[in-house]
Amino acid sequence: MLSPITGESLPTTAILALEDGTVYQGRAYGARIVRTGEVVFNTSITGYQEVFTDPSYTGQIVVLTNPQVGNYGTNDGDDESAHPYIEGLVVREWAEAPSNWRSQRTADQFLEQYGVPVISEMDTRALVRKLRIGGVLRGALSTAGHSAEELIEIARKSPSMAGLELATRVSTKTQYEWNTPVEACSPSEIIKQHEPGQFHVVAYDFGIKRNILRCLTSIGSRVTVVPATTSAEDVLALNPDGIFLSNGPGDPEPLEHQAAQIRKMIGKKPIFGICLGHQIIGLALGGKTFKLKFGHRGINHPVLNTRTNKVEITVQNHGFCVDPDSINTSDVDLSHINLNDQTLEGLRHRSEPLFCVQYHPEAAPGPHDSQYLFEDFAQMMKEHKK
Ligand SMILES: NC(=O)CC[C@H](N)C(=O)O
Repeated sequence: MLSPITGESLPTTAILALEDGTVYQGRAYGARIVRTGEVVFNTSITGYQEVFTDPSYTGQIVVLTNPQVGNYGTNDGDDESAHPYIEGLVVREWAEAPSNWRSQRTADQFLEQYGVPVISEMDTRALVRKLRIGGVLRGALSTAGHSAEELIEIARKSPSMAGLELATRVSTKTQYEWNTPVEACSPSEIIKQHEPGQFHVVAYDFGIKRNILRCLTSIGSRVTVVPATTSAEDVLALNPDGIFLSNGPGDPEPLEHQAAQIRKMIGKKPIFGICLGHQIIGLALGGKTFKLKFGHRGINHPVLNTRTNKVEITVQNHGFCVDPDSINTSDVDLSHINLNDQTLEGLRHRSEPLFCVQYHPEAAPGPHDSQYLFEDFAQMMKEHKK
């Protein structure tokens, strides 16, 4: 990343160049800088601040298909982590004058403050069509006056997402307690208000979203968050009632150490994983992961729960997937299937207290259909405590 340009004569033109040589020109907003990343699209109609601050977007330039972004500003309450993690943002229309009673600063000020460039007035439909047809591509986004030729080169030299380990980069470096009281949380009414602190959950932070911590709190857990490199022995020494594996950025495949730690803990304590956490559990069970053509990112992905035969409308943000053929189904149930492309969305061990989902039951933002999974985790911890 180069230093941002500041001052009065800020460039007004932004360029997005892709590794295949395609170049788009638009209007520059956010920070004046050049950044690279895998160009991915998210189809959510709301929740842009949660997307900006979801650490799972590390290494990615995000295209939002909702035609107007920024219209309700940003506020301190909607952050999913300490700061934005997206490398860059691509929008059709960037609302310069937000209107919302909760807004504390514009989305532009927020991204500018954290060094994130924005390109607006883009034909996002054309770009998304391209990514859907050909698959996601690396890109370079400049709001700092680079030439198209320079940017294509920068995009081509940027790291590929396949094989990239990013979880330990964004993880907390030190263990901490999440003790925001449940009153300050806003989980759905679906999660019952359990007696606070009746469970102790140790949560692996691979890039954890705050709403997961809020949901764990609202099922009555005291949560100890531990770094991504924590050993099984150190986790078990904390004597938790349950172990949680978070979402996070990058390719799951390099996380062999993490998968080995989880393998040692299967059957010892209830385990629940979300997204990257699900992929690590898949690897721990002897499975394999692969990269999807353009991933799943949005808040209306239909998923079949194969145990209840009910369909859930789910929130998703992932580019990799566990290969169902690599899972030994005599031990593990393929509990959830994506109804758009039939990919695997969940696993549940048949005899041990372990389950995980590829999607986001914490739903920040999104529909609350899947929040029952937190309730399931509470029941599992209760039964295992006896
Ligand atoms: N949200 C996540 O945890 C994403 C997991 C992983 N980085 C993927 O893209 O598939």
